[in-house]
Amino acid sequence: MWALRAAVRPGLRLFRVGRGRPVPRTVPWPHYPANALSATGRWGSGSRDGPRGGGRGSGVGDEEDPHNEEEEEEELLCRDPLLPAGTQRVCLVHPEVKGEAGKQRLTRAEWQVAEATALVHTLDGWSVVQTVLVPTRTPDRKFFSKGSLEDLTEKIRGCPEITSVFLNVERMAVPTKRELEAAWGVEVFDRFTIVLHIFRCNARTKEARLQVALAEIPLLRSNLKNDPTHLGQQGRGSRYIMGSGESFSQIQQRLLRDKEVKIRRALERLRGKRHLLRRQRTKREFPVVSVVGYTNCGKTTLIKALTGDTTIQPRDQLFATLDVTTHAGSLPSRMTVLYVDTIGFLSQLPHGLIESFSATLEDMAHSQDLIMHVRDVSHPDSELQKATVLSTLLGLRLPSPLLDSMLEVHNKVDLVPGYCPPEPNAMAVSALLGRGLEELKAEVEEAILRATGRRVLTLRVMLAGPQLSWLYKEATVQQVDVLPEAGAALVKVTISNAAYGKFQKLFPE
Ligand SMILES: Nc1nc2c(ncn2[C@@H]2O[C@H](COP(=O)(O)OP(=O)(O)OP(=O)(O)O)[C@@H](O)[C@H]2O)c(=O)[nH]1
Ligand SMILES: [Mg+2]
Repeated sequence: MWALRAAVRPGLRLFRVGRGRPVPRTVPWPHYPANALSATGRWGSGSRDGPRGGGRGSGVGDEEDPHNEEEEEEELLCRDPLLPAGTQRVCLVHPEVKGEAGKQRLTRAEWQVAEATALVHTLDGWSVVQTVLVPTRTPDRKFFSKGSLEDLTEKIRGCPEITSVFLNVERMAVPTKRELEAAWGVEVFDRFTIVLHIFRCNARTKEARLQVALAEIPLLRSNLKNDPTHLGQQGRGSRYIMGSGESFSQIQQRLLRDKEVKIRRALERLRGKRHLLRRQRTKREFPVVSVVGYTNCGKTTLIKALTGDTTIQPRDQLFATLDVTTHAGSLPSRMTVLYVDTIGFLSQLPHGLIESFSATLEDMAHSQDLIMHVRDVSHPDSELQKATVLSTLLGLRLPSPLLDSMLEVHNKVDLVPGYCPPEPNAMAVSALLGRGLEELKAEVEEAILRATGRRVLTLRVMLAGPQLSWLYKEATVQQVDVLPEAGAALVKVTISNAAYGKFQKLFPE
């Protein structure tokens, strides 16, 4: 119920302002310093990849040197901050789509405000000191009417406590941002910037960090188009740099392309290593279950409960997990299963961000045997969350048997007394309190057996022969009951159809 807590946080003021004709919205906006490419001093003209692409240049097809690779990856991850450091007291401005307010206890807009508030509180030292809902008809194109803007400006200017504004829209055009910042006298951020910053903070592995860097490229690109510095330079006539035949903007664009190529290449390298691990894993034939769901629904907590892995530390935070990790657990038949913890989904998450992570999701998806969709059923917008997750999964072009066999898990039932899943096949659990886990494990086992063509059999084998050691090697032995007087044993195994066929051929008796 984090969202509700956030929505009714003490000290939070909720306003609705203005009515009238909204102002048109322009092109997408990135919040980057205009000179982001050269400001780092790492890959501007002074770096190995100077304006003419000397040194490794675009680097495609270069011979690989592990030290250079490491160095290059670190360089790619060296960027300017997205948001100001230190404490921020934020005014949250939410354009509220008209007609959405229903008879529910809290409206859709209020839950969206709660989610946005939770995003802000994820940031160290950031708090929401004021919330303003602004009615709008078409949130995708226009934000405010003239009257709303005037009201807002008065409110924000009249509250010196406010140090920045979070406009809860997916993306904001650069000119709009500039206009609003000039009017309000503080920095203005959109959802993309905030989410991207959280991603940056929470990505731990190099792969996840590079994926975030890749997601930032379109922002840098559109920022260049709107960069007054280079427009100004062109205006002053310094169009070409040092007789290179390229304008400042062309050089910046080329450096950006080089950077993108390098990030993609670095990601390919890391993926190559992952594929190798996967092949090793496949050899041992551990079934894989990918655990997916909306952010904060309890994926990590559930995996911890299913595996007993004490190193896992779930956090009450959006996007706590950004790195795909794998954890081994045991099913009722003692079959070992690998649970894959994945990044959570969020509605209105900008496409670039999803795309940069989708390779990992897709990759994991194609190597798995079962998808477990975890839902937070205590969340009032649980249905919208489910729709967001399903539409993202559909976009990943997964094999249809995988989608058809998806297991739906309804989590946090401890927060909904008397909960009974409306979907007949859904499993109700409380990952936190450990409720419903044995039933869930049994269901996972059945689904895995179906999906992987395995079966659980009890075979009678002679102790003197090689059957038992063969079974230990080729199948999962769950239980051995020795029959001393017969010199035999009853062996309960989980075995693939192919292995069972071999067993019958090798030991026809
Ligand atoms: N009451 C209750 N809280 C739960 C339950 N499962 C998880 N939580 C809490 O929900 C919060 C988020 O849990 P996580 O396991 O980190 O959620 P997640 O889906 O992995 O989140 P992201 O990695 O950020 O996408 C934590 O504070 C958990 O303690 C549950 O069954 N009941
Ligand atoms: Mg998690």
